[in-house]
Amino acid sequence: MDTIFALATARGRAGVAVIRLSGAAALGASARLMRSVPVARGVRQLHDAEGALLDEALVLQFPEGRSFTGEPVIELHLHGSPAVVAAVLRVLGNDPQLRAAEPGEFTRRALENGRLDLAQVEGLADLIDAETDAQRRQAVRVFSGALGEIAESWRVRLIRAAALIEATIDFADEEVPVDVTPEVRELVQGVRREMHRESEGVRVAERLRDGFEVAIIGEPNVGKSTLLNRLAGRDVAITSEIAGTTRDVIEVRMDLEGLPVTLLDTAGLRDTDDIVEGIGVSRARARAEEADIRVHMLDSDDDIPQDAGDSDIYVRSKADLLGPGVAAVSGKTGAGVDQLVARISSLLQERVASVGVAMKERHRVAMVQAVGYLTNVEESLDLEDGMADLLAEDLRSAIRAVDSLVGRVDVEHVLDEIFASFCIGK
Ligand SMILES: Nc1nc2c(c(=O)[nH]1)N(C=O)[C@@H](CNc1ccc(C(=O)N[C@@H](CCC(=O)O)C(=O)O)cc1)CN2
Ligand SMILES: Nc1nc2c(ncn2[C@@H]2O[C@H](COP(=O)(O)OP(=O)(O)OP(=O)(O)O)[C@@H](O)[C@H]2O)c(=O)[nH]1
Ligand SMILES: [Mg+2]
Repeated sequence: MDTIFALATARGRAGVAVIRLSGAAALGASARLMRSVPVARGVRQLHDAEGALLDEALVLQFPEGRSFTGEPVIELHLHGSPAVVAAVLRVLGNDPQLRAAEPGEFTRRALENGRLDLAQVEGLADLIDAETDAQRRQAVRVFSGALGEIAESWRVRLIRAAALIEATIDFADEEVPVDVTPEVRELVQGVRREMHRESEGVRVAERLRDGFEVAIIGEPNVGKSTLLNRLAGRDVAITSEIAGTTRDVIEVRMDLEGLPVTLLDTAGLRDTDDIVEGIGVSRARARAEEADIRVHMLDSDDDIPQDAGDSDIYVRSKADLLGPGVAAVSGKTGAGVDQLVARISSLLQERVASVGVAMKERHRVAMVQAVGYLTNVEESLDLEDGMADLLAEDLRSAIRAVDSLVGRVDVEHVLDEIFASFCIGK
């Protein structure tokens, strides 16, 4: 196994920059830099091969089996200037015993050495990418191994069910002492329900990671773009008193009370002979349909629907022109905007509450597969005799699907995809 190195911290000027080395040759390489044997922790002068001073660094040593990767690790905590980092990386690059790490390679080694399971690796990737607080909370829960714990409990129960079934096969010619069907059914049903619930949460979890879409729609000139600008806190969209100003869908990404949200401003909805505006209107309709939430802006003379459901919010526009006491928003003055934001965020929070610890399409697919096998098992249990072999086979398939969640079974084919999204140095 090669010894690898990479800058672990972000590029650019900083107080401190950390370069990590992992592998058998890490200690030797650091000894050459320091011109002394590494200790557990010490401040040392680092030199290049010609003996020129590079920096005075804090050097940490993590022995094999007691490091992030599980391999011997050296961390060089440097003064965080681009020039210091470049000089040290150059010297390390000239060391024939080392090579630069690929994206995610430290984490891949942590996985290979059993320091993390596959779901934790996915959680770690999301944790590093987290921009909002809700994203951080979700990712850190997965990283801490929550999916692994649930998968383990599913596994234990399904193995118990399989053992009960196998016992009836072994005793096929004899009198089976007790009827195992009720216990098997209870185990399988319990696991299937929990899994189903988890898989339902995945779609929302994906939104939590990639952002919810909130579309602002309504007739021309009601003030959609003015509201967007107010919510974004800057002048993103052109506004004017001319109906039909907005034509393209304008997207603004923002952090809405901790939730990642992409706001969409759209063309005013109306029948039009203008070809370009017409294209804008059909785009507006299509995107609004796909959106998680639609904010319908209404004129003072439109009726507000009573039963709005949980994906549609109706608001009257231009509150400042309506006089007091009318529930409305004004992008111009900001009136009612806080209430609108609170309403959007509470609708989204309701959905977020359904998120469990599974969060990837990969998890959903594995759980749906397992649920399929378990449904077969439950159906077969209702039938008479002779099905034990098939039952056991379906249970084993369900267990394999559960194991794939945390990478207990061969998952080589998903690794490249997962690690492709990592940054170098992680
Ligand atoms: N400087 C530094 N900070 C970091 C990391 C790192 O690699 N280096 N991490 C990287 O993601 C995270 C922390 N994760 C880590 C997980 C395990 C070990 C580790 O060496 N564990 C050993 C020894 C622990 C100890 O000495 O107390 C072990 O568990 O046996 C280090 C970091 C965030 N902060
Ligand atoms: N008094 C008042 N005028 C507003 C308010 N919001 C927008 N306006 C005005 O209404 C006109 C239309 O505003 P826009 O934000 O461009 O309306 P829009 O819904 O995006 O219009 P289209 O892009 O054509 O569909 C502009 O002249 C705005 O200044 C408001 O809250 N109060
Ligand atoms: Mg507009």
